[in-house]
Amino acid sequence: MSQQQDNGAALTAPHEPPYTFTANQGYGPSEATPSSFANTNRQNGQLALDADDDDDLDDIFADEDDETEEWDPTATDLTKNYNRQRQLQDGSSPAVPRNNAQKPKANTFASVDDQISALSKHAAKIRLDDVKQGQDKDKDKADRATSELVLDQRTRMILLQMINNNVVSEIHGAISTGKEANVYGAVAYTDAGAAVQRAVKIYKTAILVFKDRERYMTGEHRFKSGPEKGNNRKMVKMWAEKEFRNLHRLRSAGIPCPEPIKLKLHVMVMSFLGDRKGWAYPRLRDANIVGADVEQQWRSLFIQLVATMRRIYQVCKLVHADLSEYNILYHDGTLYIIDVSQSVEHDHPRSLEFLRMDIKNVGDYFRRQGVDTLADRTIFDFITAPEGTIEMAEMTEAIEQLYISRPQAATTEEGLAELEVDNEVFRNQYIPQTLDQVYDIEKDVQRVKEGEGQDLVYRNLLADQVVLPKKEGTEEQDGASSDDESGSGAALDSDEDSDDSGDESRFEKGRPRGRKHEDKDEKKQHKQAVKEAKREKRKDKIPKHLKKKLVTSTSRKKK
Ligand SMILES: Nc1ncnc2c1ncn2[C@@H]1O[C@H](COP(=O)(O)OP(=O)(O)OP(=O)(O)O)[C@@H](O)[C@H]1O
Ligand SMILES: [Mg+2]
Repeated sequence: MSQQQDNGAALTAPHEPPYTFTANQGYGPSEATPSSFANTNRQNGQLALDADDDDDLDDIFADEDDETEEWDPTATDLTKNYNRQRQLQDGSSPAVPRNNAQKPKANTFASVDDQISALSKHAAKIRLDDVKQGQDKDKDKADRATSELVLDQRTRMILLQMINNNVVSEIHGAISTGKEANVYGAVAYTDAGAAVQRAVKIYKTAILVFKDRERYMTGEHRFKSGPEKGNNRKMVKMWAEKEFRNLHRLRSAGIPCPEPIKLKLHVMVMSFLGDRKGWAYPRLRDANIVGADVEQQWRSLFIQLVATMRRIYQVCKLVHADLSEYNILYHDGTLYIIDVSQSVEHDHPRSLEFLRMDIKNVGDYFRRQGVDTLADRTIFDFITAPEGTIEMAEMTEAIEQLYISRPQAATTEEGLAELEVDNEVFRNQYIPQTLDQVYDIEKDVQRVKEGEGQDLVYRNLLADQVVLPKKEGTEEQDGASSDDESGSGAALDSDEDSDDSGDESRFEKGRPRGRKHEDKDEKKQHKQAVKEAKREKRKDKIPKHLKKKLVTSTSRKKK
């Protein structure tokens, strides 16, 4: 920070590093400003590369971020952009075309390049080619190609700066390379010289993946302005920010996950989930669970995960939205939640749909491992019930209670079949998220009054928990057997309020399409009534031929 203050002029210079590097002495203030930069407007640049303050990068790219053109991470347009920015700023070329196809021959004005060369002593510390994780060995070559792609100038600069600031000291091989992001292993050396493993996630700005992402962004209040169509870098930055914030929330709620350490544009540094040698914990999918009680271990993991999901929902107010065996790491009986960039808040119009999808993915996976799982609907109710415990140990107990209180265990063929049917019905059910989406409020109120509120898909989502216990032998939704989970909410909290039966704030939405039939009946009745009225009218009607006669006779008389 002091460097920046001491070196006020350099603070705002967009094209020069505020210091120079001297061997064995480290970084000191710049001695001379290259003449080519001398008349540059320094108001907006804020390119100072300060050891303590690295907020500058956002500003370096701020002008570019306002552009709407697509950005190709493989293109070397950065220099071109900077030349253009510079010309625009010093007024030498007010009408520079936006897409100047001509590539500059040398990086004369490229501040990023300058900064990169200023930090070149760190260059050797970025060794992305070391693909060291066994899991990925089979696709070594492709991975390397991808890791090259992801490291454009911009990213390289961010990494160098992070090294300079000792957020990380070295960046090694790819732990994972994917469609949306690459994750690299890194090491940070503490002052005491100890090595701490870190993970660096670099989001890709390639175009294809954005289509997928939009559905997670649109509609959530944190992204009110909506995704920035056509500006990939801005989008990807938002995406990274989202993951960073979501990880914070998870950590604050005590959920095992990486600790977010540093975020810079599309690069996020987090704590490393793995051993000291830099081997990452396996994904749940690859977890090698052994021992005499393997079955029991799998069952406990399932219960642990359901409880974690409830905690994420109730404490973090989030739905993961991409939860599966691929986004959970396993170590020593603990499940670590990762990849929360697409997680949404409750106010996202599709959050419940995402939750239902997560439950399905998790359930499917554990069933494949031979775990006797609970019905999706039971889990959904458990997660969304606002009353009841959010403490892990107590939640475990509550889940055990759900097993006890279910009508039929999914261990027999019959039980499994029933579970499948119920899951199928549940997965196809329409879930209203807000009262606006409730199809027929009057009818719902009526049903709640009749004590059928327990069947509500969304009975846990409204403010008042005033659903009467379901009556014996009530009609089932869509003809399916769905009475099995009527006690699921109660298992969370035995003294569930159910005295305020007349409250209209509870609306049942058990049969969303049911109203159609009722409408038909009403319409039929209405039609019938209209027909009858018309018939009555017709009785007094003068037949056409008589009417004609009358008209002509009267007109004749007038004559
Ligand atoms: N903090 C971490 N510590 C150790 N390994 C990690 C960490 N974060 C991620 N990984 C590894 O990197 C992989 C990919 O991470 P993540 O799921 O966050 O990326 P992603 O968004 O799914 O990327 P893509 O969708 O492009 O594959 C994970 O499966 C895990 O193996
Ligand atoms: Mg993932």
